[in-house]
Amino acid sequence: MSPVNDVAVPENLADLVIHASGVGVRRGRNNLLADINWSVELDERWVVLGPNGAGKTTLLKLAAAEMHPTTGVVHVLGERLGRVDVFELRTRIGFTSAAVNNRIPPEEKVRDVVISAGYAVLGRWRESYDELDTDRAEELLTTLGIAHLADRSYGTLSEGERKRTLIARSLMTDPEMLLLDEPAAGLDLGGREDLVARLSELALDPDAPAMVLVTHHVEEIPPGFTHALLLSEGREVTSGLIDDVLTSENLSKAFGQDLLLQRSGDRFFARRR
Ligand SMILES: Nc1ncnc2c1ncn2[C@@H]1O[C@H](COP(=O)(O)OP(=O)(O)OP(=O)(O)O)[C@@H](O)[C@H]1O
Repeated sequence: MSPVNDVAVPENLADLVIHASGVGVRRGRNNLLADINWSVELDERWVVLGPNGAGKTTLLKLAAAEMHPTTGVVHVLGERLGRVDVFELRTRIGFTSAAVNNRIPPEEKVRDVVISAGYAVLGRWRESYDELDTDRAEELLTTLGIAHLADRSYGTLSEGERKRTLIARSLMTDPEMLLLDEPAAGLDLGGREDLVARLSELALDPDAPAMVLVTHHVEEIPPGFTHALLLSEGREVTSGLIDDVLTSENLSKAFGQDLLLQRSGDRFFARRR
């Protein structure tokens, strides 16, 4: 580490997609996050896990350059938040969340939901797109298993189909980092399993961008994810390699209950003891 303007900046900053040092977010009297030190490297796939209100979405908003820390320093894709044009930075980040879902016009065609990401708009605004863009959108729709829905309007899709459309959209710009906020929320068992399988394929693809996935449920962790950060009440419980972090003891600490974590193959399951 070398200090720059009293801030410790790691020497390998160029290899880090996220670097948070001493980060806190405060709203009124509430500490949404406190003392967060966290780094994500280019080839890592992180799951951020914790109970309701732990600060997961707040952390993801920092990573998405949609919020600034109150204290500490956040670097995203090598740029320091507060000293960078966030609109430009956001074009390098794929981000899916319930908020993005709510902004999509229901009459929008699925193909256009995906393709319009390249133009940073919601709602198709051009009569024609480049052939390259059209091809890329078709490829992503196929990867996510929704090519047959390309001409359907977004409002007619099931929850699972919408989630997959949003992931395809967030990959359209070939982002350097993919942020997924509770992608499996609201899905039935089949929908969840299908999404977990698609995300696992992405996670195992060496050409895919760095990924950070927020969830409450260990069952939703796709095989291929490499690291985990456990949060509770705005603070880190523990973080590191997924096999070291995901233990009954750590999970019990994060969720404030006596939990038993079990593995079956490359999946995780948890229940109260
Ligand atoms: N603008 C705000 N003012 C005050 N408190 C806030 C504000 N935004 C969020 N909070 C609180 O901060 C805490 C962390 O919120 P956050 O959405 O990051 O948690 P989370 O871990 O994503 O929760 P969930 O799993 O329920 O989605 C919550 O207690 C929330 O009520």
